[in-house]
Amino acid sequence: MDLPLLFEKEMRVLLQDKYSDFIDSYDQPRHFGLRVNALKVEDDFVDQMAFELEKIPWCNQGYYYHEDERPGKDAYYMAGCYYIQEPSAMMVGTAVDAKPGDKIIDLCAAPGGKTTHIAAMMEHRGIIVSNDISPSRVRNLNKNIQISGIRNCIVTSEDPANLAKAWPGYFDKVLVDAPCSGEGMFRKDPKLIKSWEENGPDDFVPIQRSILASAHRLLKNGGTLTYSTCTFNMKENEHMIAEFLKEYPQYVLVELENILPVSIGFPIDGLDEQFEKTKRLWPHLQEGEGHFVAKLLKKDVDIKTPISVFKPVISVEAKDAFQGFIESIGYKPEAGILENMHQHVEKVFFIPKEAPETKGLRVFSSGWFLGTYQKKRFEPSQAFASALKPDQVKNKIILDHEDINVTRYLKGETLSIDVENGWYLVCVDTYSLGWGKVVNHKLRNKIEASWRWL
Ligand SMILES: C[S@@+](CC[C@H](N)C(=O)[O-])C[C@H]1O[C@@H](n2cnc3c(N)ncnc32)[C@H](O)[C@@H]1O
Repeated sequence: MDLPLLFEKEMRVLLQDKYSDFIDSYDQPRHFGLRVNALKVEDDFVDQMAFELEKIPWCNQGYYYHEDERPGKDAYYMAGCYYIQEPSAMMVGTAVDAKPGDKIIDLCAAPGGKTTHIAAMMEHRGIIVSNDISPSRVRNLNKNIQISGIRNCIVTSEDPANLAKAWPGYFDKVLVDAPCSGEGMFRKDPKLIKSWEENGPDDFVPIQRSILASAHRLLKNGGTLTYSTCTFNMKENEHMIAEFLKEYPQYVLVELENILPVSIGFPIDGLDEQFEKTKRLWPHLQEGEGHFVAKLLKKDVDIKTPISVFKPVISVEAKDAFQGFIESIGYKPEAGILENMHQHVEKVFFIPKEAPETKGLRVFSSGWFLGTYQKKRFEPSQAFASALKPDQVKNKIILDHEDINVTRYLKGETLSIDVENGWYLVCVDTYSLGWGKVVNHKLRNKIEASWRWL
């Protein structure tokens, strides 16, 4: 692989006698990974997969697969049973260590690898805000959140500084998976070499510094801030964290006991022991690309601004129409759903009770998008279907994974089905795929048009 001479020179200085092992790794094949989604599947799901999987050490739900396999072309992928993710990137979600009920913000989230990992640990409880400054990247982020069947996510496209103004001290956990020079991903995506030559580490340092300052404002006292990059140089990693610790002495690095076995960060003068708590993954030492992660605990008492919670409002007509729909399919909503429904123009959502007020912010989606209320009728959304389990619904059509009708459904075709008229949740085995409406034994395909297979 043709690497920039300046990059090679800097890596030689950084790695010294380990440099030749490092550079030889660029002639080795890269590794491929997928992470099973606990919101949709049970632990034994991997036994159902048609190809071999091998555990990734630093992520309980992570598996390597062989590069000849095509898991992205499988119906289980469309059912959100797993997310395809570079193996090293899974270390970050493990570091965040989300718990049900947490309030979490992922500031640089697109296309959603870490958000979907974190949300799976939250089991639909608490709130996760998933933000990315780029509106075009947020579109794909939202799709990945919906496919994964997540109900408790607010998707925004904002400068983190605006979020910090709106929600100071609100979050238990903040993740900054920072935009970076991407040195760790050259083997996975050689196009990044050209971007590195155009925008190197020095271009990213001020952006990272500014996002970290917002992260500090968003985090509550006693909360944790996780910072990660997919680059090797120390400016964007250890030096960035050392500078942050100097600016905000109320933080300490915390040990990441749940991430083993990986490498540790480089020492920093006067802070050596602390930096043993930061973690690195190297392509010549671990089976994955380059990554860095640091987790910091905020110890002091500072901002105490009360944050208003979101107050959902829905018209009686829209709510009645929704209730009529769920009765027709035999779905009994979990506690709290009917009490926290919200209508925005024709769109109907469930908003988790922990959700903060979002007025004045660029919000792409809030909570669980259930469907639309138009012309006195409720029409269910793809996101509603994705976050349901078949055993929660009476009206369902279960197709075997090998049934040709699965492919036909995913292509948007009409199927012949011998059931009564009405709406049905269409499933592959025990995983929901989307909606269909049966009229005279024909299933009108309601899978989201942009998700269809070509
Ligand atoms: C490393 S990628 C994030 C990957 C993502 N966390 C995942 O796991 O799929 C960095 C992201 O930061 C976004 N970004 C760049 N500048 C930003 C800023 N100032 N604030 C927030 N996000 C930013 C980019 O659009 C990009 O999507």
